[in-house]
Amino acid sequence: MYKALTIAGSDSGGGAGLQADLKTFAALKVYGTSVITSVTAQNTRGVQGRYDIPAHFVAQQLDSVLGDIGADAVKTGMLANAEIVSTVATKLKEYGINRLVVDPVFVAKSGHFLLGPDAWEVLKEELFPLALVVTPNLDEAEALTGLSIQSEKDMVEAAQRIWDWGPKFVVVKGGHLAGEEAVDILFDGKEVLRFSSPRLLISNTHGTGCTFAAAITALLAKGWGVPEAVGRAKEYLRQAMIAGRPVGKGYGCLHHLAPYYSWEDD
Ligand SMILES: Nc1ncnc2c1ncn2[C@@H]1O[C@H](COP(=O)(O)OP(=O)(O)OP(=O)(O)O)[C@@H](O)[C@H]1O
Ligand SMILES: Cc1ncc(CO)c(N)n1
Repeated sequence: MYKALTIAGSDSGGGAGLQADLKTFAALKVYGTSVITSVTAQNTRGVQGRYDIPAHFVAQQLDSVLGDIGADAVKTGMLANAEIVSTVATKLKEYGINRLVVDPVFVAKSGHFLLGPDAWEVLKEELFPLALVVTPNLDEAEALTGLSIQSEKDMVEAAQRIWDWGPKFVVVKGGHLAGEEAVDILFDGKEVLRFSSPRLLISNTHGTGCTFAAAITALLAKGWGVPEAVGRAKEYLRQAMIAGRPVGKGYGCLHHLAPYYSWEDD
């Protein structure tokens, strides 16, 4: 059985964070484990509060999971603060994790900070060099590089700059760019690959970023290469968005089940 670990925050609303990750792992038939960095009081409309887990207890959870169950791939999401980022980097190095997907979650869709700017440098310096894939959205890519990203050309430039901090692959997600297609750029230090799908005009989009990175992680755990995992994760997300539901009064949720059994066998 393939195993994937998510190191992330809890979304009480069930749409993003570690709940999205575990649902995605299950739908792709990968055994999921979770290390919680922060508990958010959150729903489809926003983040009402948060309670960060002390870094030493994040470390203890990591020892429990990695010292016993292990993981074929690991994903990080909301890491809450600089101390947790640093602790996670130390532990992942200690356990020799090499299929690591870092989703640099800075801000929730509602605008609430999930990782303060004081921690961004630590993320770049300590976690990015360990990553196989880093998956910033446009805002995160802008915050990391200081570039203003208005086009696919700018996305490529941002990907190249982020690659210099040490990850083997960078995916810059273009979900927030205008246009008829949703385009993501993958850069491996040499080649640029472009992944495109028709832009869906729907509002059931809570947790798209988490789900995309979780699907990449699950597919890497199963042995797919990075470009294949990114392409298939995008298709997973497209189907989950189409099947999404208007849960709550804000951004609705994705639907993780039914369609995938036909194309993802054990
Ligand atoms: N309207 C859309 N139609 C189709 N695909 C989309 C749409 N919006 C985003 N995507 C795709 O979803 C994935 C996540 O991209 P996005 O830029 O939304 O990430 P994110 O901003 O991290 O997510 P979140 O908004 O949940 O934080 C990417 O593959 C992107 O291309
Ligand atoms: C806990 C958590 N992680 C990540 C996101 C990003 O969407 C969110 N809204 N909440």
